[in-house]
Amino acid sequence: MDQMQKEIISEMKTKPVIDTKEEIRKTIEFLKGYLKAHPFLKGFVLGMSGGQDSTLTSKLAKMAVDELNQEQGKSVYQFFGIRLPYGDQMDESDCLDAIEFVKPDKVFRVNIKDAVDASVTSLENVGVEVSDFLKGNEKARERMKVQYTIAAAHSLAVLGTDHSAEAVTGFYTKYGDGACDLAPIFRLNKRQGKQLLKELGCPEHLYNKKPTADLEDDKPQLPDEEALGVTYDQIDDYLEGKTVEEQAKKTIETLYIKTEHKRNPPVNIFDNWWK
Ligand SMILES: NC(=O)c1ccc[n+]([C@@H]2O[C@H](COP(=O)([O-])OP(=O)(O)OC[C@H]3O[C@@H](n4cnc5c(N)ncnc54)[C@H](O)[C@@H]3O)[C@@H](O)[C@H]2O)c1
Ligand SMILES: Nc1ncnc2c1ncn2[C@@H]1O[C@H](COP(=O)(O)O)[C@@H](O)[C@H]1O
Ligand SMILES: O=P(O)(O)OP(=O)(O)O
Ligand SMILES: [Mg+2]
Repeated sequence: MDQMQKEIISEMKTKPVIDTKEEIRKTIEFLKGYLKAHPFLKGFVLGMSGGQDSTLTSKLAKMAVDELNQEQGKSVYQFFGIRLPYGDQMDESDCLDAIEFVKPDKVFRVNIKDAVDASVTSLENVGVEVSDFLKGNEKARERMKVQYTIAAAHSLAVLGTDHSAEAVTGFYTKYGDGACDLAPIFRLNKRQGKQLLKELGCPEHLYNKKPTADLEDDKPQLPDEEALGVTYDQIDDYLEGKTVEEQAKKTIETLYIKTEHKRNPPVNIFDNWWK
């Protein structure tokens, strides 16, 4: 392994092998500890897409609030799962299965279509051309806005689903799905996330599903791996310190460098990382 791969792995905090039960426990304790340290907060909110990452993060959040309520002998804490389709959701049944598996304390369904379309129209009215790709990022940002408003209305913290296979490639919309208060599954790669879901008894079709950001109207359900030009197996191997094909290594490292700005707070004059 060369120095660059070592440094990236160290930043992404990925372990080559995990103890699945220990990682589940660690995440739950982290979420409980955060709520206990911040009495203003009464739980968590997260957009549930029916995909692997939000199903895992939601399940762990629900387990955390349930444990806290049980320990304190009262129902103080809640997990809210938010459905955020743009119009109709093609994988509607997966989303319903994820909700059935997690059993959030509350489920809201907010259709983001009107808000996104209105925003695109406002921009186009002043001559800004909004490509289908840019509209995709508008969807991700609208979803985040909805979650923050619900969080503020109910004293909840917004969870994020960023994990290390996504973080390393910067495969998220800056201040869209990349924005959150806590990122409980950061450190895990994609296959380790699957391992946790399996251990938690998740229906297999949810964790074996093809990952998709599903942001583009013109390319519905576009697999992440097609958009990225590298497979999750290759990214996971890279993060576990294994040797991957030269082309895959180059793609991962190019994406890593290009998206460094997303993994840092807004740049100010005291920052040097970009030089
Ligand atoms: N939009 C979609 O339809 C869609 C679909 C599938 C996947 N994705 C993924 O979502 C992600 C979002 O796309 P994106 O990364 O183009 O948009 P983004 O909005 O997340 O990031 C781009 C923005 O970051 C800022 N920026 C860029 N380089 C910078 C730098 N060096 N320093 C500081 N700021 C900088 C600029 O404001 C720029 O507009 C991508 O990984 C993409 O592949 C998007
Ligand atoms: N359709 C959706 N409903 C609710 N929440 C969603 C939806 N699509 C995406 N999300 C949220 O965004 C993150 C990131 O999704 P990626 O597939 O990784 O791009 C997802 O975990 C949900 O929290
Ligand atoms: O973030 P999610 O839940 O949509 O998972 P995936 O990235 O696998 O689509
Ligand atoms: Mg998804």
